Amino acid sequence: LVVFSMSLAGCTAPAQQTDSLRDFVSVQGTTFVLNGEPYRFAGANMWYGAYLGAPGELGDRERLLRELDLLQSYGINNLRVLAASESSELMRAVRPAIVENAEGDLNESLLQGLDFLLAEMAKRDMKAVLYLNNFWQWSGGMSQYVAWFTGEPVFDPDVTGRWNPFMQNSARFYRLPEAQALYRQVIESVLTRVNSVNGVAYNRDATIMSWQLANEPRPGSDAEGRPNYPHFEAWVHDTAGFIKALAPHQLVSTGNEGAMGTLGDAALFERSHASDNIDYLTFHMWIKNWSWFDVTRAEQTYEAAWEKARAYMQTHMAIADRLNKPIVLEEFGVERDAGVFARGSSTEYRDRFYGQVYDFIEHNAEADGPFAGSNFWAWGGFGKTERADFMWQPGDDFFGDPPQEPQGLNSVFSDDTSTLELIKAHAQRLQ
Ligand SMILES: O=C1NC[C@H](CO)[C@@H](O)[C@@H]1O
Repeated sequence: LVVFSMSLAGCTAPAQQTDSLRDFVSVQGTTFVLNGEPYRFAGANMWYGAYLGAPGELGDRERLLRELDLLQSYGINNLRVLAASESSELMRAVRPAIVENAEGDLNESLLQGLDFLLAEMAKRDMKAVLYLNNFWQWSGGMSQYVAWFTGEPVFDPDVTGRWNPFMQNSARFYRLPEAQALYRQVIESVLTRVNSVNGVAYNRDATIMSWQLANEPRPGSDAEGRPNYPHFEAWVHDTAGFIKALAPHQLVSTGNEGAMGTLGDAALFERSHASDNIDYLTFHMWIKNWSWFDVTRAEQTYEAAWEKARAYMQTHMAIADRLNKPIVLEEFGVERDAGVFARGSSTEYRDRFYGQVYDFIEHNAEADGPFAGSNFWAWGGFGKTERADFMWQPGDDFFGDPPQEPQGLNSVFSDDTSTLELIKAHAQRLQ
């Protein structure tokens, strides 16, 4: 298939793309297919990939190239990356942002960063999962859209400490027509962008496996979110349909956490992911965030935490089988021992957890189950900080931990060899 599409920017050289359709990841029942073969992957989260790829002072292309080579050497060949952030007064939102204002002006440097990242991933036969919004505050996200189109000040959970009202406020996004119009404008701009490095149109680039509606979109807070659910379900179906029309060769997923991301109700997760516009299921698993595991009481809490994790994975395997769709655990992680952030500190419980998750995935794969891959949260590579509070400030290195969390909380660094060897062995067994 030779696909040509003229660039809309004044008919410059046509965006050329010679990928055959086989180069795109597709879905057959509960299996991903790539180049005619089943595709299962050991991946990573690298939210900051476009930021690192940006030209000039903002990015660090030398670091990015070293990190992509290191990831490839460990068999990590699928990266989940932030593809839209919004300029915001939110205290812990990353700066600068891709969407600069309510008019939808886009930061060309950051988009050139995404261009560079995708072009370099293509050279390494890596696949990208790109999310186009965020339910949380660390990239502006849905709550910034709400502020833009209600005229209300941002509702900042890092100032108020009140998460339920923040989640309910973010969920207003689904029902604000002007917010949805800008969101779709951004989606169309990104999906039809022609990569400034290799001339490939994003929606014809086989490097991009999947477009994701958002990072961890939820209907609202567990306590008060149920009335929002119908709007959430309609938003999933309609937005995914909009994306599929723009990118018929690529997959669409939600970025949802699973039952814990649908008010704790697995039936709502199943219903909202039954849409034909959703090609595969995603789920996330946070044994610390969900208070299953306490790193300061690791020995006392780990076994029970693992049992809950195993049950959570089994629940979602059953849903994937019923919906006949592949499923990816696209976020899981745990802190370093004793909750220490510093590079070089021990990761005994992290390695134990990763090893047990990978073992579960491999057993499911051996039984031809729907568990098609995973992305650990998160790759921190060569990131370093001197900050006493470990909190990110503009101009600092990027870590796998976004700006709202201590830099080092969940990051797997370039010298976390025990963890990286675990991932490499898993990747090899998957192949
Ligand atoms: O998407 C996410 N899920 C959990 C991460 C770690 O707490 C968090 O940093 C991110 O917002």
